[in-house]
Amino acid sequence: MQEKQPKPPPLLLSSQLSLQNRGYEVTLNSAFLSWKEVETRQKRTAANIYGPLKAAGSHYVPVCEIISVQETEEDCPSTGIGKWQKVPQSLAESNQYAFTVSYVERTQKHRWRCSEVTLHCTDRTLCLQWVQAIREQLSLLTIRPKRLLVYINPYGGKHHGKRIYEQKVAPVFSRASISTDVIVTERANHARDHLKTEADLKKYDGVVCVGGDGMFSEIIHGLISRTQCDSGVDQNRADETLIPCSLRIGIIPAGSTDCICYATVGSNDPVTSALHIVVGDSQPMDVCSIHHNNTFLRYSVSLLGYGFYGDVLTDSERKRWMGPARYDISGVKTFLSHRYYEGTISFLPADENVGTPRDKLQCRSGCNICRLPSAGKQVSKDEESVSDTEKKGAWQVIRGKFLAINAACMSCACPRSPKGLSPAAHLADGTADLILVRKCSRFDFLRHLLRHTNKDDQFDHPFVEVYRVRQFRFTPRYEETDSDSELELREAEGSGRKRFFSQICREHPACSCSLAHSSWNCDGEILPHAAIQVRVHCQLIKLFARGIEEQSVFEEPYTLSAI
Ligand SMILES: Nc1ncnc2c1ncn2[C@@H]1O[C@H](COP(=O)(O)OP(=O)(O)OP(=O)(O)O)[C@@H](O)[C@H]1O
Ligand SMILES: CCCCCCCCCCCCC/C=C/[C@@H](O)[C@H](CO)NC(=O)CCCCC
Ligand SMILES: [Ca+2]
Repeated sequence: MQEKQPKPPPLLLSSQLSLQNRGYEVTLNSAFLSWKEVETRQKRTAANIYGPLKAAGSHYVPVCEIISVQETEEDCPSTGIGKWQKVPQSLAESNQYAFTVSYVERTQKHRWRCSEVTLHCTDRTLCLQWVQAIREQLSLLTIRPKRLLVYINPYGGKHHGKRIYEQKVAPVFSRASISTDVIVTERANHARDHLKTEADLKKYDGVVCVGGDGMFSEIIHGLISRTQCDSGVDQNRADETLIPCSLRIGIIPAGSTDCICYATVGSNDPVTSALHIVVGDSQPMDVCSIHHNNTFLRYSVSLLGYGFYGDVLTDSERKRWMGPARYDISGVKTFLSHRYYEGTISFLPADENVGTPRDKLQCRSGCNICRLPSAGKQVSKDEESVSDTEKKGAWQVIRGKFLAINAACMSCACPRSPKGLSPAAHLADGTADLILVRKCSRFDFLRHLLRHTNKDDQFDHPFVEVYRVRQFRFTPRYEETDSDSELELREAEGSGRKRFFSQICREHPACSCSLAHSSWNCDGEILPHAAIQVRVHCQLIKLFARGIEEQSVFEEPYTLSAI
């Protein structure tokens, strides 16, 4: 049986215009602007659904990916002097009126570029009619931001933040008629404090952060705290349901790792990020809250790492002057020191309907797992949508000696590790992946680390365990009291896991390593306490992003009859 094709939206405008002295049939409907060569009426065969679809002389640009349209002043070279000057009215020939449409074009490696097409008309009325019709369609896209508050960290990454913004981003915003208030930060936490107490947030449709993961962390701390404060929610209470932030956040990558940008867009390219802001993309994101004894410490969206990543960060902070290279030097140094730490992790596993960290399917644009009712409620779903099994509080307890304890709320993909710390973690499912790397030989640990940089499975080692969790607690051995151990033993007995627990104890008797101290690396900041409670808050914030697009959006042919 033949599949019924969806009816195309009604035509709004259609004319014969010219492009580079060739005749084109140009049409506009509420979904697409298209131009097709008149002379060669080739068969519509194949093209991409997004970007200018090119099917034998045909180009299709989704209206939602048009950046702007303007009337073009036609110039031509004057004879002899090699300069360009405006065409005088008297020399006007046909097709002297033109308008230029700027639109998103996809290039390599998930990058977007701003492309242009200039279409020529025989009379000015027609030209203005086209400009007006396209502008009308753009004005219906109410998800697009009009006014943004921009914070620039001039000292992030290689200290290029200001230049990146001025040269690559500001021109894109101005072309899209977005107005901005720009603040170049003067100290650490300037942006956080301004957002928390001073900024008049009602004036803006979003906040933009120019910098790295640390700068992004400042922005979310400012916004989340402000939102809770305005709603009378006490962040110090670990069991509070937090209120989601309404303003979207855009990240212009200008840091050392840029993991949050890379994992939500697929590249760390400033122009791509600026274009995702312009088209008004929206990507919800989970946030972990971290408490110590009912005192709020910090929020985390990427990596929470104790042991290896905590030690890398502690060492690298002393080498900030080196820029991004500090992580490589400290990484090698920390690897060679091969320290391990003893402690107890207890966690509340997530239901299996949200998948597992060993899934082969990754979180991509429009991800089904993040849209599941049990995984993606817009409001904090902590109470309402957690399943009965989870509610029964089936906490699990693991004690041991670890080289690294990592929690990843999302994949943490970055240029250093293109698939990330936990390749199957989801951006907005209300869970984090907890990765336990037990004490092993240097050689084995190196094999595990190197697998972060290639296609091999970094969890496929007997000394690595990975769990998808909603909450977890960690207590280092040196802070454990006898009553902690007894309580955990009783919890484990209660859930019928006595044998498993005592087996761990026999295999890992107390030894000198129990006194070793590490710190938590929380999105690139050191936490002041090692004993922490962590809880994932589903979709607490929103970014101007859409998740990583499937490669097929860039490459695979698409039948135009479906448009
Ligand atoms: N004007 C400023 N002077 C000094 N520090 C600042 C200033 N503005 C912001 N910061 C701080 O600089 C720290 C690092 O910034 P950022 O995250 O932009 O770059 P990075 O550390 O190089 O990159 P990444 O976090 O991706 O590794 C942040 O923790 C932020 O609080
Ligand atoms: C000896 C060989 C070592 C090879 C190791 C390769 C593994 C790379 C995995 C990278 C995971 C990055 C997770 C993101 C963390 C960010 O929140 C944080 C702030 O920007 N960056 C770091 O802590 C910087 C962390 C940098 C670690 C090297
Ligand atoms: Ca998640």
